[in-house]
Amino acid sequence: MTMDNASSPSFLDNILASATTHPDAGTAAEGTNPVMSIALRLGEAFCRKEVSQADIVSLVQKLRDEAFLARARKLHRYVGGATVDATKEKLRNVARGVAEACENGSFTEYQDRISAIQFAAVFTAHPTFALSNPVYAALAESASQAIPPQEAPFFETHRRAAPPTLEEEFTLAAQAITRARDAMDLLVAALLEEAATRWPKEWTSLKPCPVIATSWVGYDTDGRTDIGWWDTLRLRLRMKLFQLMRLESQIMHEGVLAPELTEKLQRAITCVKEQISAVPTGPSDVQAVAHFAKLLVSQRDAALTHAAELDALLQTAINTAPPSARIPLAVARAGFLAHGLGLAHTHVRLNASQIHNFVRQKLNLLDDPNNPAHRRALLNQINEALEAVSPVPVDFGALLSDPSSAGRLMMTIAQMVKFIDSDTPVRFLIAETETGYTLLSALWVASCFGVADKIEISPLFETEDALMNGEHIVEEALRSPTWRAYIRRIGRICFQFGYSDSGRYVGQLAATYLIERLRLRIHDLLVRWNMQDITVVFFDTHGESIGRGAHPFRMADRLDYLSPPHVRARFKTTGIACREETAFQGGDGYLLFGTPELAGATLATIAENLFLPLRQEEDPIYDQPDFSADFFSSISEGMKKLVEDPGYAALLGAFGPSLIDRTGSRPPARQSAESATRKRITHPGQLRAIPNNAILQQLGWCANTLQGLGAAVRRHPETFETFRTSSPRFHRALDFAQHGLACSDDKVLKSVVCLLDPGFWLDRATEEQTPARQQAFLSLMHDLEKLDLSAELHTMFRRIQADHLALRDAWVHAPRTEPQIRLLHAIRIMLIEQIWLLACRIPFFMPRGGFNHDVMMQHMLCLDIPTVLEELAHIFPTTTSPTTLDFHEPQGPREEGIYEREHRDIFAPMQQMFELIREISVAIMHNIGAFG
Ligand SMILES: C=C(OP(=O)(O)O)C(=O)O
Repeated sequence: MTMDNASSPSFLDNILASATTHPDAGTAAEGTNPVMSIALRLGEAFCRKEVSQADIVSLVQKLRDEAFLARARKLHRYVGGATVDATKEKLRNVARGVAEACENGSFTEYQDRISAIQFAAVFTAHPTFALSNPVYAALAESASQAIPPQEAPFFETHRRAAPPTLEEEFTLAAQAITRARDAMDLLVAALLEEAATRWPKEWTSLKPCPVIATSWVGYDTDGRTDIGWWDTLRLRLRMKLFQLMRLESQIMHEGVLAPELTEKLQRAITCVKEQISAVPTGPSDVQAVAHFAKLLVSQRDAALTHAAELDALLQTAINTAPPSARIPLAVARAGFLAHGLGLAHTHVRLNASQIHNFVRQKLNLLDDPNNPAHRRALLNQINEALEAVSPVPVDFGALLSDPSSAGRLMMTIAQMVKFIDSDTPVRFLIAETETGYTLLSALWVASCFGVADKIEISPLFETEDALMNGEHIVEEALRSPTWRAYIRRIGRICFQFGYSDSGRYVGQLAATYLIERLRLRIHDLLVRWNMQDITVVFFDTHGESIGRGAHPFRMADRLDYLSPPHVRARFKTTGIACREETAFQGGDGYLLFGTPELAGATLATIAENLFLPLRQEEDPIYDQPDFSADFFSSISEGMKKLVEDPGYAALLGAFGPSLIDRTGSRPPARQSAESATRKRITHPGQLRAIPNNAILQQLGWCANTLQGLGAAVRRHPETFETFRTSSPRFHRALDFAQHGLACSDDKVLKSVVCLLDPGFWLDRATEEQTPARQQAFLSLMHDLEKLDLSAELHTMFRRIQADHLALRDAWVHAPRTEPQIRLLHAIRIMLIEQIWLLACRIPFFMPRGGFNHDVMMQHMLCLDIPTVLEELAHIFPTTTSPTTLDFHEPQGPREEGIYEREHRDIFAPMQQMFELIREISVAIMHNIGAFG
């Protein structure tokens, strides 16, 4: 770490030096935890006024800006450098490679190779919008330079002023998707240019679409109730508008005269704009809904519902265009047809339980699908229902009257298909799928509303049960002739894997193994059912624990991690076509498309992965399946035990949630009646994965990447070492642990556990000479006794520490925490201490509502400072402005700002320290490279 402390007081210099030069000095057992020791020394200096709050602020900003620069450099390297020329060169190589691989220069073979969708970049609005938009932009700009800058642009804060709304998320997603589409156009242009030189007569018929963009922003309703059908339709219409306008501007840009085409396009654009402005703002204004319906119905043809309607006109435009405009026009057509009437394809999502509720109510199937004893009977019943189902008409009246989420979502899709885009299939993702019954039920609901052949029903395998038994779930569905007929009709079978939940319950490394195993089992199942002619779609949402974009070091490794060469080779051998999809989640994920340069570099890496010959990776790990099974199940056992450990929930639920800002419009917990009334977390399942992971990162321990690894390594120390160096697949998985270790520090975690331990404060009281401070320490001890987390936290910590010890024993050169991360944690621990000490200075007050001293201290200990300060502002007001009215008596004294001292000396510094605590969180995020 380079740290110029010229402007800092010398005391600070010493402390910083101790953090950076002796990162591992002292051991927790000796009672000299170096993190706590830095925090305490800083705290003492602060109390003696040797270090001011302003010093701490500038130190944090400095560490934050250094982390920002390091993150920019990392992003730059992640995509393999980011210059437009290099990207174009890579794409030209890819196109040449594809052409050269065609036997006897066959045009048909070239056409076949580039005309199927092989990859989708899925843009989701997962709440990882941790930075303010200008900071994200600056980060992307810095990473896009040929040589990333040495100096960070200055921002007072890197935090957002407020969490983004769905609307803002949509705007950010649309911008990222537009850059992604531009990059896809570069790939298509390279493919067409190559074809034009080799097949000058035939090339104009080509419509390459190897890579597409997909979005679920505004359509993902799993565990959230705040997105109404009107929002979904409004945003879907806007995606249509962007797509039409994109084509229009591409045609205009070439200056081509195609009056019929442009007239059709402009008419459609006018209609869609009118439709967007008529979208109701909710269900209550029925007149507005009826008016919207009228526009959709009456403008159906003029607004276009089939992208292919423009194909012939586009072909004429290409044929008659001047030579320089032909390739750009052909590129525009390819992008337009590949995406249909939307800037991106559409993924909707809801939860399995929502489908079950709908079917239970409509078909009177009362048994619990999660109970295996009822499964067979339910499967028989749903199969019978599938044979008998006939579609009912859907109108907005039906949509208005349906109380169920599944019914409303399926009807919303029916309206999209009728009035927005009739051809592009909509992916229907079902979270927490654990039985084939869920898939058959979804098919029944879709058939009921007449959209079965327009949607691609996809289970999301994310629970432990689903990861272990996924193939049984698939087979339960495949046994149904109706399901098989449906799959054959649409020609695809789709699966989603969600690391988000799988990783945090079974451990990230175990999840990657289970997911790969499931991919292979699905392959075998399709062969067994003689379905080799069906395309398999594998979509990974990628909510890994240290960033939500799979591999932490390189985009190229991310793609191999997503789809291991071994699995690809197996599919290739049997000739089963496979489409990969990968998510770019929210703010952090969009960074890979943050500038044209980054988008181009990202896409070039994807193109190379798709088209360059599959490397025949010799990977010994596959020769020892028993090792893998045992190794990864040890990890999973370790992680499962931790998840059930009450100390783990205590850790996640103490002050962790207060360390992070809300980073998206999606609520931090799945919405349900129970979650609305719950106070503190009693099980990790009560949080969603992103805040769960973000809290762990901020507490200095990436538990769901690391837990259980020690036990697994201890069982196989030699094999571990052999595969670590000889197996590319194993190495790629261990890269996660490598990164997790570089961002985790048992001493930081131990310090957190100490802070919440009454004994720690008692010890300090015992050593303290100043009566006031001694009193404060004692009262913190009493308040922490009431919080009652300490015993469980210590037990949990021992579990983590023991596993970690085993890991260090066997993996001698395992990375250690970066000193700057440790320093940031230490500063934050010191700030927490200062806030708590300030809390002890708050004068006695009469309870207000349910808010009394005890309640205040419980909030303080959980660092819920905004709530406390809001209450205190009422209890200790400063704003009583003296009145000048005449009260018809001699004037008495007017009290002005009686609580000014409390505000100046306690509340204001407390507020500033709290803001600083969250700024430190951003600095830690920059070091990790991600939120959650
Ligand atoms: C499925 C995922 O996310 P979530 O369920 O949190 O939306 C994931 O990120 O893999």
